[in-house]
Amino acid sequence: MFDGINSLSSLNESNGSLNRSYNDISDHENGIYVIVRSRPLSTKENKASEPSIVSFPGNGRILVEGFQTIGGSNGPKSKLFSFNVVFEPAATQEDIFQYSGIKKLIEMAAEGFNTTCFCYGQTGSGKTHTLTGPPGMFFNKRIEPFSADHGLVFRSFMYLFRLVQQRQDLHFVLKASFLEIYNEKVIDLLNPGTLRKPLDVRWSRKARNFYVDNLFMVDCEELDDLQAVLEEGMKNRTVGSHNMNECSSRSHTMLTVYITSEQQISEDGVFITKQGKINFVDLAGSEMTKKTMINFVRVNEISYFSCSGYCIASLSDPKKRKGHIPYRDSKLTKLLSDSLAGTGVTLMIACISPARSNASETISTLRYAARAKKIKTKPVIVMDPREALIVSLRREVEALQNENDHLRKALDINKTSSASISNVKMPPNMDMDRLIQMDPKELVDLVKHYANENEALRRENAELFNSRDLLQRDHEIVCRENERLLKKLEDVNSACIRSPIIPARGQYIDKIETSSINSSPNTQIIQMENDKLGREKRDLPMTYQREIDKKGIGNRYNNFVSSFKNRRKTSSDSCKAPSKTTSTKRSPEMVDRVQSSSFIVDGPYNIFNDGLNSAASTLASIVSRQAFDIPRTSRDSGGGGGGDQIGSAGDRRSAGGRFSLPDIADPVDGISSGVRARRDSIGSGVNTRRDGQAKGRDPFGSPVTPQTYNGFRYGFGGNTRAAAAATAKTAAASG
Ligand SMILES: Nc1ncnc2c1ncn2[C@@H]1O[C@H](COP(=O)(O)OP(=O)(O)OP(=O)(O)O)[C@@H](O)[C@H]1O
Repeated sequence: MFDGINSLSSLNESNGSLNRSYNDISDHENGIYVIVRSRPLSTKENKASEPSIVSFPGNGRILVEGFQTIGGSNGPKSKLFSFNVVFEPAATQEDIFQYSGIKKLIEMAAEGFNTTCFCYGQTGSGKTHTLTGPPGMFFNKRIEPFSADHGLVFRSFMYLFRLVQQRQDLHFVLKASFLEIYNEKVIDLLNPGTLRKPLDVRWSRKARNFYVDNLFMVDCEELDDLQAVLEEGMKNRTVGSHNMNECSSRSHTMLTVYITSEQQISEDGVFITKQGKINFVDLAGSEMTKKTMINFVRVNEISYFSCSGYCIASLSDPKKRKGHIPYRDSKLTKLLSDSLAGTGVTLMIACISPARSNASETISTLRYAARAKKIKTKPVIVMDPREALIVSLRREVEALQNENDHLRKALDINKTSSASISNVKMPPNMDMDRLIQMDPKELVDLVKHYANENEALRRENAELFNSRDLLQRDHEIVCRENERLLKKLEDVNSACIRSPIIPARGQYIDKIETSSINSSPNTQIIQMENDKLGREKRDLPMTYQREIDKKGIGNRYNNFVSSFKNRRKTSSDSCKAPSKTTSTKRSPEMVDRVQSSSFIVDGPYNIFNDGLNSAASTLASIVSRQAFDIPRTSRDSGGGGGGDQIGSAGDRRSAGGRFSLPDIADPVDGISSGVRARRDSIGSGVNTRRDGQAKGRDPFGSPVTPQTYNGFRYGFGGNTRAAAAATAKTAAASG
């Protein structure tokens, strides 16, 4: 029995070299994440004593050895490929689930990303085996719930449900659909009807995406709903038989789980809804026609797939990428367009056969996979545009409030420093007669003393003027920003009032209405900001002015100040604060700052791209921080995104020869640390779920009661709503 943790540590020791090219699947800018799985030699190939031509040097590399053909002519030359992870023939289904990156993909789907896992490879290379399990699994009357044969799809369902359960702060709604594309016709596998009437693929202007019209979607409140969808679809899909695969899928199939999560972001009833999904795509074989002796119709099927191949070729070539990408040439590529080049996250599993007779197909699959690895995507969280706007405005308001806080604190500090003026020793009132009588040396000392005092006061006064001007200017910028944001919030609020979905935020409207009765726009905004912060209203410049007037500094040292100001204007140092008279107007520099800040803030609204929004608000806060000299905080560290369980350090090679991971860290997280327990429990098997009498352990190693698993119902092929609905629909269609 495989122990995940121990095996991984032995993997680490068994190969000393490192491959730094390994990237986390969540590392967005790295595009498609490509792994390779080699199946073992089949019984037929073993009987024919076919040699294996693939070897696994480790570090995520795979070598296809060159050979001479039987006639003595040169066959393909040796080729070395490198991928994110390579799974060797001995890798189990659980290994694929644990180390392929699929777990991260599911987590991202739950966060609101469009994600896709697709299997590519020649016929009989193990695509269906990897995704759903060995052939016939779903035709059996009894399916072992914890069978070691279960493929990625079922294991992902379990993981997803566990995830959904853990996130108590979010409300999840899950739906699923299952379709196949056969001869360029889209068939609903949950509602195929007797005539298998094809459905249309249309463009949604709102979602800016392709979708299948009238596709049957099943609400999946429980795990067995998803299981029923899988079973139903697998039973209805088109299969054929040829000399390379007894049970060959003749179509592309696409099982999609739509994950809608709703989160309350404020106490005044504002909810944010994110819509993620995960597509499991089992592509039809990429085999050569002569080899499989398939008939003319099947040649057509292949030409359709080559369309998506052409798409991948175009996308992976930076020059071609700028031009037209032929998504529209194929229904499959239309439906996968967001995953291949848009806003989604994609995991590609390239399946290969190690047999010599399949060498050229294996090389072509690996070449294709290597090209796919070059495709870059920019995933974004899918959100309602209005909600995205609210979130970004809230972020900005928060940032401005922080800045206001900072400025107020800065003002307090300056107030203290202005208070220190009163401590300055003023020269005593001198008696002129005494001055005449004074010793010249004494007089020199006295003049020196006065000169020093004057110098100190001049410096202090200049500093005071300087900070007052700076604060006035900063305050004005913040007020204007607040004004602009409040206006936007007001717009959003009025949009929300009209929306039947989002409740309007009455508080803001009330505040705006009451304060607008008796105040000018500027003081109204300052008042609102102060109210929000629970602080008293203050006229900052006046405080300083009064302080200065009280001390009479302005009068006594006017000359010094003006000469200081003149020097300041001409000097090239950083003291660029506008003079008192210009501070009510915007200096060119200030206009620049405000304009650049509003450009950054305004930009992303049209895109409603959360990633860009956060980048924009980070930039905006950096711009204003530069203006205000606000210290950098952890909010700005940006990027991040939790690491994949696969991790990023150290090279690992399977001691048992099951897989090689280029640069893999310890996958020991809360979930994967249960690998052994899970493996044992999967292997140990549970009698049956159907009769509700079974006892056993769940795939995470915990004991389960017959009808519950981690709180949700867990049955197989039972009388679920999904199956019932699908069956009813099918009956209706055929009836
Ligand atoms: N990793 C594996 N371990 C054991 N058997 C495997 C493995 N991969 C594939 N097989 C077996 O090889 C046969 C062909 O696999 P599968 O049907 O998954 O191929 P496929 O790529 O989906 O083919 P097609 O494109 O024709 O549908 C099946 O009997 C399957 O059980």
